[in-house]
Amino acid sequence: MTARILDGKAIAAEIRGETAQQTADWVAKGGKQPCLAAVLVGSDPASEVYVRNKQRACERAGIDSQLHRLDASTSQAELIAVVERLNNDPHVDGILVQLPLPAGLDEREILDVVDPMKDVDAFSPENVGLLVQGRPRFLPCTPHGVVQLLKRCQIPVPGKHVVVIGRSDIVGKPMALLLAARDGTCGPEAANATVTIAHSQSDDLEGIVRSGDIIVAAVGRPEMVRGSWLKPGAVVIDVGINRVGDRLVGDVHFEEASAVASAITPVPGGVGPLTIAMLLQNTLMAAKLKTGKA
Ligand SMILES: Nc1nc(=O)c2c([nH]1)NC[C@@H]1CN(c3ccc(C(=O)N[C@@H](CCC(=O)O)C(=O)O)cc3)C=[N+]21
Repeated sequence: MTARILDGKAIAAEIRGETAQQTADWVAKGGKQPCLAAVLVGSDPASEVYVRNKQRACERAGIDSQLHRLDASTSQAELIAVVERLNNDPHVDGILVQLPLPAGLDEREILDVVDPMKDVDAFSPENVGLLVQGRPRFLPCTPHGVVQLLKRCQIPVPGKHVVVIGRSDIVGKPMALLLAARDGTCGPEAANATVTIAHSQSDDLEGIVRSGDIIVAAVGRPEMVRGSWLKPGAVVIDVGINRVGDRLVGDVHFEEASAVASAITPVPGGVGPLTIAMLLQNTLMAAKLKTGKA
């Protein structure tokens, strides 16, 4: 078998097109042009790439974007002051503090300062709480991108066993919630999956992965999931982006996995572009929420 490649890049372009249309409609009706403010502290090369991609995607969708670059030596208090200024700026609808922050800065404390109504990453305690309760304000970008990918590729999810590998606040935890949700949590359709959260401390990780109909790998270890770990015909969603030398690889060994799986996302060109597409959706939503017209 050779797996079908799930073209995240093409689906992201389709979603960005929809967002561009919705933004144009909103502005035509007298709505405020949405604006995303990104804060980049220091100059991590990967972060530079992602932030640049986000700015370009905003531009193309008719969303205004700002980049606030701060020196790597910025203090906690200075960074908090920048976020507070953006919280209070009526032109700014969405705020994104690019992670990871340089060593010495307390990420949690910074994210806690972001106004929950502008928190387009959905990292604030209020937005995480609303998601857990099944009444989300903003859906977290990467997990929502994965749900959209499965939906638009017509991969059946209800009743399936999904193994999420990784338990991060950004991907693993919210991914599991969205996939297990009944109707309403991420649109009218229920995901209704049976979800296992596996991680580095799981006994028999390989055996657990082999029991999955759908695998979502989000561990951050290059090519950790081998082809031999997969149930034949499994669907593989690779959230990992790892730089190995000058190559970009996922958390899944692509060559091996594509010989066993029925469908697989590539890296690059898989989940990454979807993360950005969903960020633009959230930014438009933030602009609408402000006027109570979402
Ligand atoms: N506050 C915050 N929110 C985030 O959503 C966030 C973050 N911080 N920090 C880093 C991670 C990572 N992330 C990606 C975004 C786009 C691609 C992307 O566009 N990837 C392309 C190109 C990758 C490349 O060429 O390097 C692809 O996979 O095809 C990847 C990864 C967002 N993140």
